[in-house]
Amino acid sequence: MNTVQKKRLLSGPIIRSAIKDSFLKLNPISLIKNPVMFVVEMGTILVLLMVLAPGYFDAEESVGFNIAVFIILLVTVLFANFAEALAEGRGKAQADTLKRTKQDITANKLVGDAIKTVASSELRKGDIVLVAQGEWIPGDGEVIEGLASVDESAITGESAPVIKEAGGDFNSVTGGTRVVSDEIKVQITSDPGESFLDRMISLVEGAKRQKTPNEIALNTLLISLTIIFLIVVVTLRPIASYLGVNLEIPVLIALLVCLIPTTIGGLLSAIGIAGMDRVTRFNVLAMSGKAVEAAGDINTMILDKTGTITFGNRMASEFVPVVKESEKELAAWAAISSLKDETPEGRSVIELVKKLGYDYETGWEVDGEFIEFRAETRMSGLDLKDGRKVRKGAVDSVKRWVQLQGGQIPGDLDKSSNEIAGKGGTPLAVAVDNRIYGLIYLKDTVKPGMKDRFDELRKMGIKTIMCTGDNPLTAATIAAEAGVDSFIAESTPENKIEVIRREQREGKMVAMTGDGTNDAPALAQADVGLAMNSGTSAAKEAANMVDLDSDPSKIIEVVAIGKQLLMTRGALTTFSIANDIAKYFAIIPAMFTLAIPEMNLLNVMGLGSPSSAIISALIFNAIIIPLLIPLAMKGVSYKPMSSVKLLRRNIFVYGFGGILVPFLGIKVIDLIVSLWI
Ligand SMILES: Nc1ncnc2c1ncn2[C@@H]1O[C@H](COP(=O)(O)OP(=O)(O)OP(=O)(O)O)[C@@H](O)[C@H]1O
Ligand SMILES: [K+]
Ligand SMILES: [Mg+2]
Repeated sequence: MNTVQKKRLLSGPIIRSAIKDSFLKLNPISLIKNPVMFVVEMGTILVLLMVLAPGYFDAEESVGFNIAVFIILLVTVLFANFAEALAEGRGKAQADTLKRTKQDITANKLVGDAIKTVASSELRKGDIVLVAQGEWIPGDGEVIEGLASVDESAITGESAPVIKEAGGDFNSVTGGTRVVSDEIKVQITSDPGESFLDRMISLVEGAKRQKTPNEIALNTLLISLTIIFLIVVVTLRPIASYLGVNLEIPVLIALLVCLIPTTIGGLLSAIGIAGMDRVTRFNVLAMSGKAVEAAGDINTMILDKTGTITFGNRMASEFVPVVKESEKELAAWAAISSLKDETPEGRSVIELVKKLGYDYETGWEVDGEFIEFRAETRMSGLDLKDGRKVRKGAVDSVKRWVQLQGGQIPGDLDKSSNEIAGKGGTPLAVAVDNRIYGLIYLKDTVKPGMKDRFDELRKMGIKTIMCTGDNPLTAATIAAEAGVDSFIAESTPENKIEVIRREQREGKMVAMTGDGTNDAPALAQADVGLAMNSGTSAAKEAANMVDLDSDPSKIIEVVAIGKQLLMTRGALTTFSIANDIAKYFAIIPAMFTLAIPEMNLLNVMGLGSPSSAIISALIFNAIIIPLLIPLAMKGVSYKPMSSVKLLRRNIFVYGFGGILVPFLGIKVIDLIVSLWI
């Protein structure tokens, strides 16, 4: 886990800076973003004016009462500000640590054949840099030459170095990480200010935090309630005065503040910020709160196989010749087809040939036009100068290619290929023109713990579909081993998008996890796209979340946090509004008793005096905010259960709790306050 993340939830410095921020946030220009609290602040200022110039307002109420109301109102706003500042605090501390990581690194930029030392901030998209052992990688980029192990702990918190190599899905490197062995040539892919680290900093800082649709809807509700109560309270005075009752302005302001939803108004933004922070603590970077909330509603999850469910370092481990062909010849053609194939698969073929001691320097010139691997053709190879075409690739693709040239399919090819696939391996067929020589056995390993995690997803009601470019048998084996619900084999990038669209048309919310450039369009199409940090930069850019630990099942935590976020808002809104009932019973009788003492009959709560009733209701209204900060930050408890059950439980706890707690709270506060008044 990240050193940053290990930090306790609330450290001394975070609390201290949150207290300071609570006062800075009193600035009305920033507070207007929170209309409920803005109204409270305006009330506070009005009461202050009445304290300072009682004559001007013709105030009858005692100055002591007005001062008390002023202080409690001010504290109410400060409490709300404190909740938000506290929620922001951890992210800010984390951003500071990341900024230190970003200390200006120097880069060895390649200019023609010469190497020029420049500051990393001068690097632009397309520049090429050399990074040697022990040096910091100066910017985000793609390895275009070489292989190195890289320490990414500054970003992922994971101390074990990872291999980065040219070609394939492991070529992306991140600025601010360090090469621990060997040397790589890197092509920079981001301009200054747009790097992964920059995005990460602005993310944890909450600099570009946008309100989610759910938050906006709730905010609209809170504003409407505030306006309604404002109208009620403002019209109350003339009506009362018509009846011969004089209602004092501070009393009306107290009533207003008690009635408007200050509890949820004060905690709303803290809930959202803390939710995002919880996601980050699981080492997942979510680009928007909207994505996290969408995760809470996910029905279907699409997963890429290689590099997502499996580790993805598919290594050639064996050559399996078909009848009549020799292993030696198969190995030679496999090597020739891979001479310029820079993917990890391609390079591992060459390594295996060398390891087995076969010689592929055939005596004649091996050169020609390189046929790069593409997800669409599922083949790679070489068109030799003498006209012969060498290919290796997915068995069905190579078979079709050979048949097109009038070739025969060796009788034992399918049997051997099924054997490899049955073990979860990927068989690649090797052919020259119309003749198939045999198979390469690519081995891959399923990431540990997948089965239990996918079981958990099933319990949450989420269907998992693995989409892979691999053959049906390998897909079936890996699907069974990982425990996904279903799989689609031999799928192209377009197929992956099609599956997502199909589910979306049925009204489902779809998550996609992947690591390759060919997954990027699908990651963008899905409602929630979770890219593996080990993946390509195209994948990471298209996704709206990146898992720094490259664990696809991390979606479980994000789903839980998303659901929790919605539930926490709902629960605290219910609580906040239910609170009003007790406040009616405390304040309304007190208000009228102040004018007509006989009205004390209405004082069913048996509160000490009208003034102490009002003060007590206000104090309760204020302190409930800090008391609920821990719940707002941690979120209400979430256990996988049906949403109907959850709703019923929450209404019971927060609805009835919201009615009862203030009766008790206000009564207790009144007993204490009555000692003074
Ligand atoms: N370098 C290569 N040369 C030839 N064929 C390859 C090479 N790499 C992979 N293949 C073949 O192409 C198929 C598709 O590979 P690709 O990595 O694009 O799959 P994918 O769609 O990303 O799905 P997944 O990542 O789940 O395997 C592989 O299953 C394999 O048969
Ligand atoms: K209130
Ligand atoms: Mg892939």
